[in-house]
Amino acid sequence: MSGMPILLSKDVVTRLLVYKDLIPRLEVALGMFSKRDSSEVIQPVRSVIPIQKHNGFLGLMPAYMAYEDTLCTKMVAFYKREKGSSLPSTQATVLLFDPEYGNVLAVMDGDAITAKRTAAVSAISAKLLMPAQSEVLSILGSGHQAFSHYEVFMETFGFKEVRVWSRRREMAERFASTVQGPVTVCSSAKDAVDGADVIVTVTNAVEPVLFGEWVKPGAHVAAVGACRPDWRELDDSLMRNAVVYVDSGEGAATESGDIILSGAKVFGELGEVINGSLPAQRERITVFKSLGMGIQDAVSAKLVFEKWKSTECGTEKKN
Ligand SMILES: NC(=O)C1=CN([C@@H]2O[C@H](COP(=O)(O)OP(=O)(O)OC[C@H]3O[C@@H](n4cnc5c(N)ncnc54)[C@H](O)[C@@H]3O)[C@@H](O)[C@H]2O)C=CC1
Ligand SMILES: O=C([O-])C1=[NH+]CCC1
Repeated sequence: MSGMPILLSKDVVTRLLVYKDLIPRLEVALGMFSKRDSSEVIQPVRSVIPIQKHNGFLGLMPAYMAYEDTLCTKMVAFYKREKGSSLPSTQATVLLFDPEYGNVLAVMDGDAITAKRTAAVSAISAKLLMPAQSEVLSILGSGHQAFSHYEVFMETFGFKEVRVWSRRREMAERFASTVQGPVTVCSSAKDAVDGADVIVTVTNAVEPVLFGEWVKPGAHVAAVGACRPDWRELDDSLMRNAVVYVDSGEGAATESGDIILSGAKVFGELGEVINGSLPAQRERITVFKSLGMGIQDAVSAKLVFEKWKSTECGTEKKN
């Protein structure tokens, strides 16, 4: 149906998008994507143009999921920021369409969607790939993704100890004093990951910050940053010795510096593990290389819109 799109702010999106609803929908979407049935899911690798003058990139991330009739695109600008810069490193907007008419139903803040859906996918990877008795979580980086990852990992799992390291110690301290629950601030990435069961890398690094020799046997790494073919977060030794899972094989082959530059072999997609067509090799060191997918934004936007229609939209009409 045509009409003016509704505008949903960051506060509204944050409130309406909850992990317990989001995680199962993402699992279905990742599984469907990995079946490569184009009558069910269409999601090309994002197209990215450089914003050279400002050290950034603009990514366009469309997706159509016929199985739940969701048509969506996210536009995300992301930047390589200098140390000490106060400018945001990622800014996103999501458009949700009416697939039958082609009009835009909703324009949504994409920052909250990006933060929550990325963290939720990492939680899915951890659920499938981390050691059975995981007690220690280590987070490298202390920005937006660090917060959302902390939130969903603490909500989903029972870690006994959480450690954080950040390039600027004061930012790690701010992180530790902001989140609900005890977090140990570490002076080096090496100390932070020593003996950790699960390691989340959420930095803007373009050179490795995590090295294979520091990672304990069987640990699981959710590698979220380094989304350009010449950017790295993990070193060659870690990439080559781990069993490497990805969100999208095509995305990884096009965009992941950790995979392309290390020459590491990709074992398969998370969706294949969800579908049961690929084993979860929990006994080995596993890396889940996340780059982000349009289907993850689409699932999130649809959830937000459904929630808004069933709650806030009704409230507005009554008032
Ligand atoms: N895989 C995915 O789906 C997504 C990935 N990302 C990526 O995740 C990363 C983190 O994103 P945000 O938390 O939003 O960014 P942010 O700017 O809020 O936080 C970045 C963190 O990285 C640290 N950092 C920056 N340069 C560093 C370096 N050279 N070495 C070590 N640490 C460094 C900063 O101090 C900060 O703690 C970015 O690379 C971003 O592009 C973002 C959204 C989705
Ligand atoms: O999926 C996403 O939105 C992004 N991945 C890397 C930067 C932003």
